Amino acid sequence: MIKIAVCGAAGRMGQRIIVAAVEAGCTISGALERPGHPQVGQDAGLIAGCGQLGVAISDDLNAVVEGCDVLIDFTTPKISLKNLEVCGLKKKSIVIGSTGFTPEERALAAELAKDIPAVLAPNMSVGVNVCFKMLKDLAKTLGDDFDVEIVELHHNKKKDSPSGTAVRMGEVVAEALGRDYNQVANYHREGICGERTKEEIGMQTVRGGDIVGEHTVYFIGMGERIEISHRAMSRDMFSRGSIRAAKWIVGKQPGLYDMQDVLGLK
Ligand SMILES: NC(=O)c1ccc[n+]([C@@H]2O[C@H](COP(=O)([O-])OP(=O)(O)OC[C@H]3O[C@@H](n4cnc5c(N)ncnc54)[C@H](O)[C@@H]3O)[C@@H](O)[C@H]2O)c1
Ligand SMILES: O=C(O)C1=N[C@H](C(=O)O)CCC1
Repeated sequence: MIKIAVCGAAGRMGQRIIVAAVEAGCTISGALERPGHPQVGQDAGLIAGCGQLGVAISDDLNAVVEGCDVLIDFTTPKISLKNLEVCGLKKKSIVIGSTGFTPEERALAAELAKDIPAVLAPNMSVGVNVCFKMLKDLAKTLGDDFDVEIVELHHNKKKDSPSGTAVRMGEVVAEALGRDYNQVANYHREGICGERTKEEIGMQTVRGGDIVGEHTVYFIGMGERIEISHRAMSRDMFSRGSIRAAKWIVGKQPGLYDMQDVLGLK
């Protein structure tokens, strides 16, 4: 059985990943938190609510990576890049669910993953990854006659905007339509901003309460509209997806993979 370590172990996702790993019969070899976090030293299973595991939450990145086969990391891009570097040095696999990467940070992640197998995916749910595939087909079929707008809703503690999933949805649609996402994504409309251009992909963000995560892509034509929506009811399919990715990535050739690879959707 693979040995899994979890980075961000006391966070919303980290706790659910520990529970999912235990439910899947995996061994939790380590749990990592930021130095100074109040739960460093406490039992990772007790913090996650799945009973004592005998694994104390640590702030020692090197020691935790040393003891695992694969590190699952749901934190922030900067921490994930550091984790990739350390996993690279110790030749360990890594699964990264953090979102909010800039294009430069993504390029750096691809560079750092040249020597180790790594999964980097903004959304680990099966449903969202099937939506990515549907969006590609739909955009290709509808072509340029439909305006594309994306709306995402998340809880009030989310730090990045737009969500990594919304960005990926925009990228998938832009690529299918032969457009450069970075040129056509429109995150701001304010004042007399002019008519909508044909090419732009509008992106709207809602934040509030405890919304786990909702995404809708609108294809809006003259006299008709298609909406592709995904609503997450809990974080558990993200955490189960990360365990599936962890089991899949160990032993793969070095390189940067995504959830489409894990699920065989490419
Ligand atoms: N890919 C997916 O399927 C998916 C699903 C949900 C959330 N996310 C992303 O995962 C990330 C985390 O989300 P969350 O809701 O769990 O956030 P969170 O703030 O609840 O958890 C992040 C945890 O990381 C810890 N942390 C910070 N610095 C650290 C360090 N140096 N070393 C170790 N731990 C450190 C924090 O203390 C915190 O406990 C976000 O980027 C979010 O967008 C991705
Ligand atoms: O809660 C979050 O934060 C989420 N982040 C991911 C994103 O940015 O797409 C996935 C959904 C939940």
